[in-house]
Amino acid sequence: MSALALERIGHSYIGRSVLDHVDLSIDAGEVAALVGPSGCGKSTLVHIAAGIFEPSRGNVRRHYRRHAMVFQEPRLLPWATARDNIAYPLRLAGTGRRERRARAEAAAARVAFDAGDLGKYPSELSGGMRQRVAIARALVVTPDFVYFDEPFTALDVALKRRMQDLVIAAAGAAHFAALFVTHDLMEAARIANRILVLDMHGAGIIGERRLPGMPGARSEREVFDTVQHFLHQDPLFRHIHDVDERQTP
Ligand SMILES: Nc1ncnc2c1ncn2[C@@H]1O[C@H](COP(=O)(O)OP(=O)(O)OP(=O)(O)O)[C@@H](O)[C@H]1O
Repeated sequence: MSALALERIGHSYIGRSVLDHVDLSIDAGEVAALVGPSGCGKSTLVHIAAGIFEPSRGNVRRHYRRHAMVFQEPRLLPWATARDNIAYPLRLAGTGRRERRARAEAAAARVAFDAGDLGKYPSELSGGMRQRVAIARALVVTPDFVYFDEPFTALDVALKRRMQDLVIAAAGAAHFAALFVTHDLMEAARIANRILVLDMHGAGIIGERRLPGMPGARSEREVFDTVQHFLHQDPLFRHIHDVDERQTP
């Protein structure tokens, strides 16, 4: 059974069409990476899937229980500590103070956020720590579906790698499904079960590739070879060139 199904989605911004006839389906527990060149509508599609925007055309069917989102910018409340930021969705849901605290601390531990830093404010945290807080805030509600919209694009290569490992581990442990937008094929090949390619003008998913093995069990060499194959021998990826060459093993 699919956790999410998008049917013939179309969208226009002030009369300009950016998405047309997009169909996709993601299974429960599956991590799907959505790739495509800059401006092709990936972010718009994720916002539609998550119910933040209403699509101009088509249907969104959500069969999951609860979702969370992680964006490129952590979007933390500047006046709240890391602990209170992580616990914020629980506060909105009316969860009691003691339980909020315990669950926020457990979520922080899951993303390897140091308990000693939970009392700090966002301005006192590094970019990587802020993004850990954002992921912990997503995980604290125990979602069975997570939307990631280029969450690690602004991070340096080593940190990006650690954050990807963290998402792989969290998805493996909590069995959530995910739609993960990225323009980095190495990232997609590392974290996903399946890669979906959006047309460069948003006119539908032009193809998909299932990745061998499980995320987390693939060696760096396998990931690299898979991406090289996609880039040099697979016509599906011919319009995607934005790969970080520094990640060559
Ligand atoms: N609020 C908006 N109003 C008008 N046009 C918009 C708006 N948001 C996005 N667009 C346009 O819609 C198109 C798709 O944007 P979107 O951000 O969905 O693409 P993307 O594939 O996520 O791009 P990127 O990889 O650069 O983040 C772009 O041409 C963008 O300029």
